[in-house]
Parts: sequence; structure tokens; C-alpha cells
Amino acid sequence: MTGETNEFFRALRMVKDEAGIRAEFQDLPLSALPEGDTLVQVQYSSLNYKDGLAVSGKPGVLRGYPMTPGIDLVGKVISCESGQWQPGDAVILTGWGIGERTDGGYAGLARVRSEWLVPLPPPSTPQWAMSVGTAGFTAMLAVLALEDHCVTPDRGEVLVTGAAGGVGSVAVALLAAAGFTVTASTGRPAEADYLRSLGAANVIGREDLPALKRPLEKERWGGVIDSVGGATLAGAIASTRTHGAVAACGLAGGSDLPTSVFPFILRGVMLIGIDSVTCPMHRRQAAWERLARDLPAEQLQAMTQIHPLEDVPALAQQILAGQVRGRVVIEVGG
Ligand SMILES: C=CC(=O)SCCNC(=O)CCNC(=O)[C@H](O)C(C)(C)COP(=O)(O)OP(=O)(O)OC[C@H]1O[C@@H](n2cnc3c(N)ncnc32)[C@H](O)[C@@H]1OP(=O)(O)O
Repeated sequence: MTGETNEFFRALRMVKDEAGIRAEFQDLPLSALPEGDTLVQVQYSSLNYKDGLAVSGKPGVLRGYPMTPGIDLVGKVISCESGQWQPGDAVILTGWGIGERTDGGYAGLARVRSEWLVPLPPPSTPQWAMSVGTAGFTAMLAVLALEDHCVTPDRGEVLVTGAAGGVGSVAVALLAAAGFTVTASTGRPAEADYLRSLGAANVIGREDLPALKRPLEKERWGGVIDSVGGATLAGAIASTRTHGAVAACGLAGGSDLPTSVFPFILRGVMLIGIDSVTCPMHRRQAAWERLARDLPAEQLQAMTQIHPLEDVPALAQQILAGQVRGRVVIEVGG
């Protein structure tokens, strides 16, 4: 790839016209790329719940059309006008609005801003980076947030909701590796053995979570990582132990939060918001380095499946239906 304008690259594009919104595979010229100072040859992307929403044409993720979805990518720098990166550098990009406000990772080429990129931490591989992806990066930020708020293994069980999903699976593996007693809550009882293999000490069904009947439930969790939101998050807050912390990362079950102030003012429970999209650079690099050091490679491999770009439209339906376990790597350029 020389960067000349007569070259074409393959992309999965979301298009909108009078017939509606749909996904199309297209061969695009370099001139179709958005503005940015750095051209990257994309090797892999990944599939997150948010990508499922975007590729299925659901409202709220893509801010314009046509657009290339894919909120994650890893690849090699082809050229960088700012001088921050050299041709051949291996870089990771998650968040910052790619696959939402500007073109994302489901294409052979991406033009992005140099300050969004993180170096691939050695000795990791590009495939490893996308096995982690936004979901795993979000899980790492949630674990760091609990640690920052003094949640330590001696403070008792840590609850992970949506545990068989991407964020949940990585959170279970990271917490177990750090010595926590993890209770994994899932809507898929058939995944109990899988969750135990990642290190969960207990696996409970979604329906077995403490019901939100009163503002304060029996104290149980030293900490919580929640991808579900809604009544699940409210119930988790109400059953968190005094001075415990809850990291809220998602809304797979709802965006409402039917809670009261009692857990906060009577138990000092801390509710921490996790936003991986705009996470500052020093925190990003620290999180990626920690993932490279502490996320057990065997568990990451066990939770990851690899698919070609062509499979993304079908996989998008599956992730929205709660049928995707763990993480999905998407082969873009190999
Ligand atoms: C991937 C993370 C992000 O995108 S972070 C980016 C910034 N944050 C956001 O944009 C928030 C919006 N994103 C989300 O809400 C994400 O969906 C997520 C953070 C909640 C999870 O993303 P992930 O890629 O891990 O999704 P999965 O589909 O792999 O897992 C979801 C998990 O939740 C269960 N679930 C689905 N629907 C419901 C429901 N109605 N009630 C309860 N639980 C639900 C789903 O089945 C998975 O867990 P399981 O163990 O199967 O119960």
C-alpha cells in the first residue's frame, strides 16, 4: 500500500436511502476515507454489542451515513503526518467515536487521528488486541476503578453481571486472576462451566440476583461490575456491602436506574461510571499494559472466536439476541 489515490479497499458500509438502512460490502477509493493525519492498514477488528446495534441498523450508534462501523481496530501505520508514528508501527484504536461518528474498523484501511492510537504492547499480537477489544478494555477499566476505590479480595465476593458476554467474560477472568472471589450472573445457564473455566467461584442465573424490593437489600457484594443497567444495576447497588463500589459499564438490560439514595448515604456505596470511548491516554496505556501483563492468555483464547469480515452482518444479529459468548475477532486484512 503506497497511499496513491487509485487504490481501492474493501469495507462493510452502512448505507441509508429511501429503502431504509442496510449493510453492504463495497470497494472504496482512498478518497472515501474521512479526515485524519494517520493512515492505518487494518488487520483485525472485533464485534461488540454496540457494533451489533450499528450493523443491524438500530438507531443511536451511527451518527451519519454512509458509515463504516467497527468500534475497534488494530493494524500497521502506513503514513502519519504528525510524525507521532512511523510506517510499520503496530497500533490499537478503540473508541474515540470510530464506528460511530467517523469510519471504523470494518475496512481494510482507516484514516484516523494520531493521538487516538495506542502502541500494541509487546509481546502481544494484533489478534490478541482484538480478542480484548473495547469489551475487554472496558472490563479492565472497571477492574481498575474498583481497585482505585479500595475494593480488595478481602472485602468479599465481587459480582459480574452479563458475565458470559464480552465485557463480563474478560471481567471474570481479570478479577479471578487478581485473587477475587467472583460470582458470575448470566442469562445463559448453559455457560456455567465456561464461566467456571474463566475463574468464577459461583455462577448464578439472572433471576437469582437479589430482587429489588427494598431500597437496601442484604449486604453481599464487596464490588460489582455491571453491563446490564436497569433493575439489575439497582439491585446490585442495594445489595453492595458498606463502602463497596459498583462500576457501571453498560445498558444491555436497560438505560434506566430505579434506585434510591439510601445505599449511597447509609452505606457509603460508590457508583462509578466507566466510559471507555473517551478514556484519557495515560489511563488507556496503563489499562492496555495491565491487560498484556495480567489477563491469562489461556482464558482469553478460550473465550475468543475468529470470523471473516463477511460474517459480521449475521454475527450482529446473534450478539443482539444474546447468543454470542465471550469475544469475537474479525479478520479484516489478516
Ligand atoms: C463492549 C463494550 C462497550 O461498547 S463500552 C463502550 C461505551 N459504552 C457504551 O456504549 C454502553 C453501551 N454498551 C453496552 O451497553 C454494551 O452492550 C455492554 C457494555 C453492556 C456489553 O457489551 P458486550 O460486547 O460485552 O455485549 P455482549 O452481548 O457480549 O454481552 C451482554 C450481556 O448482557 C446480557 N443481556 C443482554 N440483554 C439483557 C437483558 N435484557 N437483561 C439482562 N441481561 C442482558 C447478555 O445476555 C450478556 O450476558 P449473559 O451472561 O449472556 O447474560
